[in-house]
Amino acid sequence: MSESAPQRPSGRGRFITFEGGEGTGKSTQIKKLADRLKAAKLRIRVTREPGGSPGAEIMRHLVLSGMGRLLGPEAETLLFAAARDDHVRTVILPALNQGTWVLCDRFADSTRAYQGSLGQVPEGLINAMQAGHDRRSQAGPHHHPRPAGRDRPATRRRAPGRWHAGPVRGREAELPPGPARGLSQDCRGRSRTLRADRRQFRP
Ligand SMILES: Nc1ncnc2c1ncn2[C@@H]1O[C@H](COP(=O)(O)OP(=O)(O)O)[C@@H](O)[C@H]1O
Ligand SMILES: Cc1cn([C@H]2C[C@H](O)[C@@H](COP(=O)(O)OP(=O)(O)O)O2)c(=O)[nH]c1=O
Repeated sequence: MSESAPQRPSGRGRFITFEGGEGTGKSTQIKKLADRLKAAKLRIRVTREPGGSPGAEIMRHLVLSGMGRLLGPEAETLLFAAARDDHVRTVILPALNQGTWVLCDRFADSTRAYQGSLGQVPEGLINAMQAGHDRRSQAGPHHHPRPAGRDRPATRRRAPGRWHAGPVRGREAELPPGPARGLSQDCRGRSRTLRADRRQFRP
């Protein structure tokens, strides 16, 4: 993060998402950045996923209750999509259109890591879901280039009995190919991401 104060944007606000495994310091860094932006006289809105709007908070209870596990990873991904749609339409876009900077605790990269990389939901479904949000936001596409060799055919099946990722609060340590690793691999080589090492980004 730059040490100089951010410039006041003209027109639209900026959308900044914080991604990482559980307890990696996302909320801590959001608070720090929010304080800096407020000091620079920028309007900010802090929000989170799943949730962030009244409708999406109801969906949050559903997905974090483990209901997604009963339905299966594809259906669970659609629950996340429905929650995100409400959040984007009713909170994020109106704020950005008013020039507010939006800081969001988790967003689309969590879906790619938890449902995509871990749950093995076909990339095509996740891309289609993201394309819908991009279309509605008219903010230009969110680019999600994937490192070479990580693309999967949409038809690939999960091995029987394979662990279904989903929202797994408190269980990341049990997982060999953890979501945090998926997130960190996913962000490599992307110009839109900044990788933050918690040793450098203290509370
Ligand atoms: N850079 C850091 N180094 C060490 N501990 C940290 C760091 N950032 C946050 N913490 C601590 O780790 C815990 C989880 O941080 P939190 O910001 O709530 O994570 P998250 O929002 O990703 O779940 C908190 O107790 C916090 O004080
Ligand atoms: C946004 C999102 C979250 N999740 C998961 C990640 C977390 O396990 C859970 C959200 O829990 P939460 O308590 O908000 O996260 P954290 O512990 O990092 O503060 O939902 C998905 O599986 N897919 C998604 O698209």
